[in-house]
Amino acid sequence: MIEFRDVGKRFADGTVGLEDLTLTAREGEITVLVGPSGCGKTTSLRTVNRMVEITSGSVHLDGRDVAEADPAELRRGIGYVIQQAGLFPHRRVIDNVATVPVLQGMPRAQARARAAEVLERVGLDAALAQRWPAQLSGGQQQRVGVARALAGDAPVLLMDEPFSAVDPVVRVELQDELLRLQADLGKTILFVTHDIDEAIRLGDRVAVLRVGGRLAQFAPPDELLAAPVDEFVSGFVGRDRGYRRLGFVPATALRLVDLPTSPDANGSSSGVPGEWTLLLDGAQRPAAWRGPDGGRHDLGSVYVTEGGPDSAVAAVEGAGTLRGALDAALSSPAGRGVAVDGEGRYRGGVDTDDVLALLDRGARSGDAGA
Ligand SMILES: Nc1ncnc2c1ncn2[C@@H]1O[C@H](COP(=O)(O)OP(=O)(O)OP(=O)(O)O)[C@@H](O)[C@H]1O
Repeated sequence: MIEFRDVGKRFADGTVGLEDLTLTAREGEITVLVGPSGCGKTTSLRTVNRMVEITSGSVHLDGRDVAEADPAELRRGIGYVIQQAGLFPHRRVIDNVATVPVLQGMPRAQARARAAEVLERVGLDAALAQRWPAQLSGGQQQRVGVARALAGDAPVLLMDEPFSAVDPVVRVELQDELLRLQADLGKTILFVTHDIDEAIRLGDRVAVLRVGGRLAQFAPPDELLAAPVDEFVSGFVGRDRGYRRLGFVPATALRLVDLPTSPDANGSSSGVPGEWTLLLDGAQRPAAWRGPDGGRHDLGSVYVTEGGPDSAVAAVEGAGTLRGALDAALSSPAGRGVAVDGEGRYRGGVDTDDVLALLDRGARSGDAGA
């Protein structure tokens, strides 16, 4: 657990980096600090490992005031990942990752074995271990950065814009990877980003900071989207927040309808004349639509019913949520969406009106205020 108690930081030139910051990053959770450039995100992160010394208040790690710890010892107990990975260019990947265990006193051979294990864990091929950092792609370097932070087995990780230097597709992969690792490892993570989508995707709780290092709101993502406390937060969270929030609303109450289906045998199926017919392959997986005109049409996005905001399958965008259901209904050429199970097998159809009725009901009861 990391606690900021009335933390203030005034730099030597008088700049206020942080003002009365009070918040708790709970054990085993990802707490995200998000806000515009210069709002003090990096400063707050660095007060935890004392790369920045605060000027008022206190920071506590598992109940202990970090001001009382020896900085070098403190840092060995905290994993730290920064933008562009910050790898040592003159050390091979494996030795970059083995750095912290070696500093912790582990014999080199054992530290390398540990490094190999962690590299595998973050999804890096063993063949890459002997390369120099410059011989890796940006995404691979970031993975090495995460591996290095994990290698010391610290219960606390500080991550400062760790994924911001990679393209959006790789970025989403790295985010998924982090969520998978976290589901296994349950670290206490303080994560800095300026990207609200990343904050919402990763954070168990999200702290929105405004310039001057003041906390604007600290809440779980769904609450932030549903009830921003002021114009600054709502502006930052964005105009499409109602839609984004649907990604957190389980679609358990959604009824699936029966769709006309037909086997997609060698492309010879004619479908049901005059109706949109869903063509299924031999494993009952939707292949395409046959239109009333007899033409073949793409499925659109399918709705995966299994999993949801609280499950491991949440990595499938929109799985089990109203957002996934609405996307499927709206993107289908047939006017009704296709729902599949976790294996991709046909489960039923999604009627747009049913999704909208649920949204409407939620909005009136205050649960799904889209
Ligand atoms: N050593 C320093 N001396 C003076 N001012 C500083 C120093 N370090 C940071 N600041 C100022 O403190 C404020 C907070 O900086 P910080 O780097 O924490 O912001 P940030 O939210 O991480 O920004 P960004 O998203 O641009 O990285 C800024 O106004 C910055 O200019």
